[in-house]
Amino acid sequence: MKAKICLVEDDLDLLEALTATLDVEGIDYIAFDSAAEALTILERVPVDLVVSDINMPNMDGFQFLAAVRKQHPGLPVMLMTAYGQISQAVSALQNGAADYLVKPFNATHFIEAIGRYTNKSTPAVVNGPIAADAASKRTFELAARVAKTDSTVLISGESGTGKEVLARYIHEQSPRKSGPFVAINCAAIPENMLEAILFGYEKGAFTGAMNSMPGKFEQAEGGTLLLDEITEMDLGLQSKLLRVLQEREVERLGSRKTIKLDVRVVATTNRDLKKSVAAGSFREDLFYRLSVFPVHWLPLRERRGDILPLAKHLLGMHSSKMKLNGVQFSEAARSALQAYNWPGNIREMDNIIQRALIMQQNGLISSADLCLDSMTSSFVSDDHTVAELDDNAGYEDNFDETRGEGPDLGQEVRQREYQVILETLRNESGRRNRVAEKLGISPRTLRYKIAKMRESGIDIDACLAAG
Ligand SMILES: Nc1ncnc2c1ncn2[C@@H]1O[C@H](COP(=O)(O)OP(=O)(O)OP(=O)(O)O)[C@@H](O)[C@H]1O
Repeated sequence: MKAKICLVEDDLDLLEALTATLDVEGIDYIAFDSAAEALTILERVPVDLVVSDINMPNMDGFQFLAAVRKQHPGLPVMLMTAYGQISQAVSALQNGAADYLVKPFNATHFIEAIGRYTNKSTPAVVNGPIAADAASKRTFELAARVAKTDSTVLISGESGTGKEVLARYIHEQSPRKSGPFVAINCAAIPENMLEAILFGYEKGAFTGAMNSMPGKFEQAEGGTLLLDEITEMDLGLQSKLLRVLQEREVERLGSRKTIKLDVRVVATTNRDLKKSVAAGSFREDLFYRLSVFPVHWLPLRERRGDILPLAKHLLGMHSSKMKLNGVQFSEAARSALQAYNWPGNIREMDNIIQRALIMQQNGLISSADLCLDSMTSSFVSDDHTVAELDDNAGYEDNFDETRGEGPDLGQEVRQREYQVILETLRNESGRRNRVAEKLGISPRTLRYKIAKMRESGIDIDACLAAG
């Protein structure tokens, strides 16, 4: 199946350049200069990936992202942000974007980024996954061996340990590597849509089915289907899945035609599936069917030899994406990374490093920039509560004091501003009225700025606690 991209960019010159690049590469696409129009067409035209600008009039990239996530759960969205607006990139990921691209980017970079979501043979982690600890090396060796067979694999492990990375690795190492790798996150799709998305449907099969649509099983024909977070599937759908796995054929909703399948299934779970079976929330027969070959990913804290190599890898990846080349960890930052317990595993490390890149000065990430000490919201100032900070909806629309400071501010100025606010908060033990007074701004401006910092991924309470 040919990949189709939905491209949204209001800068017509850039839109033309991007479509020309896609034409040269022979990648199928639909292109729009407005998000609202794209949203309407997406109702009728299935695509594999949405690539959209953020700063657009009327419906901006974030609003578009929210609408796509609601109407097309599971469809990856990549947002394009302008150079100097790194915090937007971080917000994009926090709001559920699959990825981001910092402008300006060249054609190769663009095609590579798209390829991660559409090109069936592109690995998820550039230059291969990191495995420095002996335990991880063993896991990857095991995965490489099982990849050569056609057996179903069940990958278990805490959230963020790299289960999807391992699943892709299995696909890449398998004889199916030139076929598609299709992933579906069962937890991210509303229960009533999961069956249709997995098995496909015919036009009119249910209200809103305006066209026939192949399911994920069909899309993965000849390749690998990753059923991410399999425990989130209800018992009824579990029986249907079991039947598909046993018969190796599928019927679209609203059709009696059976479609033969040649698909290898990899499932992941962050729960103890045996416990789910014992509790009656997971079918025992499906458990045995899936766990023909179980692989368990250790949490990061139990394979500490991976911590620094992963941190270096993620720093390299994000600094080059953010166009902040040459940024390094200080010695103290390295020690802090190594000593930390990583409850959120590699996904947490990924977020922490992106945030540290916003916080760092002069190309050196200090241990304070990592904000590692406390991830709980224990810090509440004496004159304002954390809840009050969250209550910032609408500020942007009716608040003139900061107008014009947002998107055009250079990245360095923004970083410096964040740092000054944090430093003053620390010095004043979080008393926001005093901080506002010291900085010569109104308490309301301070609240707005703090809300912006939180939106861009800075955990203020953790940073202050780490102070
Ligand atoms: N060995 C690795 N090398 C490089 N990057 C990795 C590795 N393992 C994980 N990552 C990165 O860490 C992040 C989390 O990985 P992944 O999505 O595979 O975890 P997961 O266990 O499937 O998470 P969840 O349970 O939350 O879905 C991703 O950004 C991934 O690219």
